[in-house]
Amino acid sequence: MTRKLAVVLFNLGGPDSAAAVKPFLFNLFSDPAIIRLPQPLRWLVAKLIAGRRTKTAIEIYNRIGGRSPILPLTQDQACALEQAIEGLGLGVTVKTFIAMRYWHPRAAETAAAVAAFAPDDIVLLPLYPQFSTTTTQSSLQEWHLAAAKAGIAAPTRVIESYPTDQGLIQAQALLLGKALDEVRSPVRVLFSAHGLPQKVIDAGDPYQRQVQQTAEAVARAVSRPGLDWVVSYQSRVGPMEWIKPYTEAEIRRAGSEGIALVVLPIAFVSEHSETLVELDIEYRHLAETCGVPAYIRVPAVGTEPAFIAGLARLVETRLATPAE
Ligand SMILES: C=CC1=C(C)c2cc3[nH]c(cc4nc(cc5[nH]c(cc1n2)c(C)c5CCC(=O)O)C(CCC(=O)O)=C4C)c(C)c3C=C
Ligand SMILES: [Fe+2]
Ligand SMILES: [Fe+2]
Repeated sequence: MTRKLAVVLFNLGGPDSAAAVKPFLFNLFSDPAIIRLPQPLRWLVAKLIAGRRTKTAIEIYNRIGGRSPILPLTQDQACALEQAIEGLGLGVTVKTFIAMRYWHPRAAETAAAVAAFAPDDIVLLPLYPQFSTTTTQSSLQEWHLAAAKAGIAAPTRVIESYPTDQGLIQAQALLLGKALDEVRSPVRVLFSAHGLPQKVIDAGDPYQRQVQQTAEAVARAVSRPGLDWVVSYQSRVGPMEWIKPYTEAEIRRAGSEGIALVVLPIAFVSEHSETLVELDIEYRHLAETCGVPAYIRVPAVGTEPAFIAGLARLVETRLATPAE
């Protein structure tokens, strides 16, 4: 009998209806990795912030058909990865699974499905190339609890981060190159990543450093001498100070300098509200109003063959090393 391999992909998840927005937000803001307060204070604060944010968030999702596309797009990635791993001829039966952190399928549902598959080996693969305590660590912690509850005892290997993975970099550089070919005027590349509160970075989170590493690798791989590029941070929520520069500020700066922008989502591997609404509608509108001569958005890597092949190689390499 061939060995059975389960590869579990992790992402944030997103609401699949208007009714799902509030509970999705509640799940997000009651995560101790996001709101670092003891219970029952965290529960109370989560109720309050989720309640306040629901109207805005419903409006955001209404602009893209009332729901997040993150699950169907992650399912496409899971299918493509399964085929890519099969193509490596590892002599295993592979099945990919998805566990979302804040909306379905949640870790508990996925752990039950993985237990039913009865794998001999498990590889955990967060769809966050850059490690953050707020994303990767939060998802992995939830998984380990859910897996224990589901009675999963198979050897489990974790791919914690892959900010300079060759496949990721190749895919992002390919898409960036295509976008750069479309612009004539002086241009700057904005590598836009989801932001984090500054205090999360000050507490030692490696996310910002790893985002910088990805940006440097893509800028090198696209091989345009003298390329003007900068990393900026989007999606700030709440009144706290977040890591800078903010993407809005960089758009205003480009407007005042008369420089076109090519915007590449450097920390998202699929499309969702942060790319389709924030980058494509809100920031595009800002760019138009502040005189940016051209605004081109590079798609997220999605199922780009180089990206998926890179993920398959990461799984293969990790399988060849001992489980924790
Ligand atoms: C690199 C990825 C992400 C990090 C880091 C991250 C941190 C983070 N996010 C919030 C609050 C919200 N995020 C929301 C949506 C959202 N966030 C990410 C990724 C990261 N978040 C994704 C992929 C999405 C999109 C979900 C989808 O549409 O499918 C939202 C909801 C939308 C909105 O109301 O704007 C909130 C809220 C915090 C507070 C945080 C770090 C502390
Ligand atoms: Fe977020
Ligand atoms: Fe946002």
